[in-house]
Amino acid sequence: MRVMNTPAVQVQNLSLSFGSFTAVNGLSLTVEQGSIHGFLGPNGAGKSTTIRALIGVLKPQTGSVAILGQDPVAHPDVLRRVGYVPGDATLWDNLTGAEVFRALESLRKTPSNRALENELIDAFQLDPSKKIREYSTGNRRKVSLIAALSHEPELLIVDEPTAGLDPIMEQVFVTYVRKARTNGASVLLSSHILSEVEQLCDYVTVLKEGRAVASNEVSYLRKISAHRITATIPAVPQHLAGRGEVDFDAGHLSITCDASEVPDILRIIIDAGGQDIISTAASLEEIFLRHYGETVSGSESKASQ
Ligand SMILES: Nc1ncnc2c1ncn2[C@@H]1O[C@H](COP(=O)(O)OP(=O)(O)OP(=O)(O)O)[C@@H](O)[C@H]1O
Repeated sequence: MRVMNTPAVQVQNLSLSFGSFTAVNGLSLTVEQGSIHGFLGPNGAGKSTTIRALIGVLKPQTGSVAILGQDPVAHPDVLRRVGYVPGDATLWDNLTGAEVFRALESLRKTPSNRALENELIDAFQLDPSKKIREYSTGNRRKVSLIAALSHEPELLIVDEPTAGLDPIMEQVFVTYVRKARTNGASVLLSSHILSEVEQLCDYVTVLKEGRAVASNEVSYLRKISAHRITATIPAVPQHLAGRGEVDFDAGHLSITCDASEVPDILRIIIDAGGQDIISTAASLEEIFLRHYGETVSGSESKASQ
């Protein structure tokens, strides 16, 4: 039964260590019911470790974890209401896709919506009669996604869901996550893909070295989006000298700037004889970390509590 106003995910002061190495260090995170929350961070930041605590595989060493209002270690039954897509799904090689759906359904003890399952199989263009070992990485991912979505979970936890999917299949994923949310599901989505997070998420938390270093509404991303411009050039152009976020080394110039500054800076570089000019949108983590620095501070930021 769903208790209104209970967060879908509530992590409080969570720490998890492996030997002397602390992978998650005092993390707090709240995913409100009905929201899609992006979980970002550089490799090794502790996202998957946190997610493993959410599904009850790791027990918090300090702090607490609750999903749908319950401790997943003390009350593992709550996991029947959760759809989980691991980053590194290991499925049974000798089973077909269709057999994996039935096996997971029986392990979970929650019936799948077969009509939705078939709709997802069609939408993801998966041949369920093939054995897992015959599938490509992307097709194995589709099996995990279909299995997680088709029992209509109240909470969907997805770790790098579209890794290995082509852009069309990525859009299928986006469509069905939106539908799940429209039907009341909450979602925690670990992703490195800016477009995916921008399209789907209401809120984003950035993790670094096991801590939440930034947390804010995704609409805020658009205001602070950053670009990186690189070029080969004999010297730093006079108009750019003295500004922050300019690196120059042996003729290679690198500048991080606001998206609105890109045209002016490109003109300055071209006028100064720059070549091999490349302008790219900074990654989400770079955007957030650039904006917030290493810690969450200032009135605009809202650290997850
Ligand atoms: N079972 C384990 N034993 C020892 N160290 C571990 C274990 N699991 C994770 N770690 C370490 O904890 C840190 C966080 O790993 P985690 O997989 O949570 O990062 P992540 O944010 O999901 O990274 P990525 O984006 O690369 O998937 C890493 O340094 C990793 O090597």
